[in-house]
Amino acid sequence: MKLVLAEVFNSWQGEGGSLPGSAFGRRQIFVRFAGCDLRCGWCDSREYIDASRVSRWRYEIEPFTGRFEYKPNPANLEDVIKAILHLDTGDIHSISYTGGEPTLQTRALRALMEKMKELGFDNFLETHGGLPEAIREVADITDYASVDIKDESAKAIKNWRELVLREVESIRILKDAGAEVYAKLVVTNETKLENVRWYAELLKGLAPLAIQPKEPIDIPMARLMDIYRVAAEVLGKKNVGLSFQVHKYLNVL
Ligand SMILES: C[S@@+](CC[C@H](N)C(=O)[O-])C[C@H]1O[C@@H](n2cnc3c(N)ncnc32)[C@H](O)[C@@H]1O
Ligand SMILES: Nc1nc2[nH]cc(C(=O)O)c2c(=O)[nH]1
Ligand code: SF4
Ligand SMILES: [Mg+2]
Repeated sequence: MKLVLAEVFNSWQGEGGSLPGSAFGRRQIFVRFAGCDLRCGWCDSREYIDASRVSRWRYEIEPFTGRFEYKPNPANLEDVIKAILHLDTGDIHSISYTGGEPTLQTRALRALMEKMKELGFDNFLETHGGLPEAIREVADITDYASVDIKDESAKAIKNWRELVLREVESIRILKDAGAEVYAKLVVTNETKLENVRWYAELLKGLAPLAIQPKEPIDIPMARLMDIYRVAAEVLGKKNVGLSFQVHKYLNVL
């Protein structure tokens, strides 16, 4: 089994804030897949979104050191498992599958998740959720999922409304399969309150919402609170929270 990967490293989860389903502050081994079908204007992993340009993957040689060695893509599943196990510090909450978009490599993702479960790890899926058919293939072995709702201002795709509906469907599939799921909305200075209200209506009774300002932050804090209030009015006070990309402030991976 082959995978097109970007990197494997050991860090703590820097996103998600304090909502149920979030693994914020938990130690994880991150497996970043190469390749994405969306093009968010603010993507911080854009060097990995064209898989054909990711000729090699890197793996941390000692946990949490940021020291890497490289192997050519596509990666062998066995080599990836070896790299992950070498980073097992004994305090790992879960394995984070991110990207790029991990669900684009559905079969390889499933094979890796199955292997990690067999080895006693929980699976944490970080996804744009735009591919519910792919989500269906991995939902039963997903323990936690952070599913993005792509705001209009991300300009991720032409038909943004349809994307949002697919993301909500993915959340439903994951939840029905028993995963702990939260939705994550990256907001910018251009985010419209009417759109926030729409996302919240779609998520009501389904999943809590983490509101994460785009980094570097340019949205005024008062505006962030307006977005928060609108989401809380619809979803309920306990079902909304802020999320900041704390790893970026602390200069860790
Ligand atoms: C790089 S993405 C990979 C997973 C998947 N493709 C997705 O978008 O959910 C991981 C997370 O980082 C967030 N992210 C990426 N760039 C960001 C930025 N500049 N500011 C804030 N969040 C960002 C995404 O919204 C997503 O929640
Ligand atoms: N520390 C840390 N936390 C993260 N949470 C989500 C990440 C991602 O890029 O998916 C990420 C990441 O790259 N590093
Ligand atoms: S979906 Fe994720 S990986 Fe793809 S462009 Fe958007 S933030 Fe980047
Ligand atoms: Mg990141």
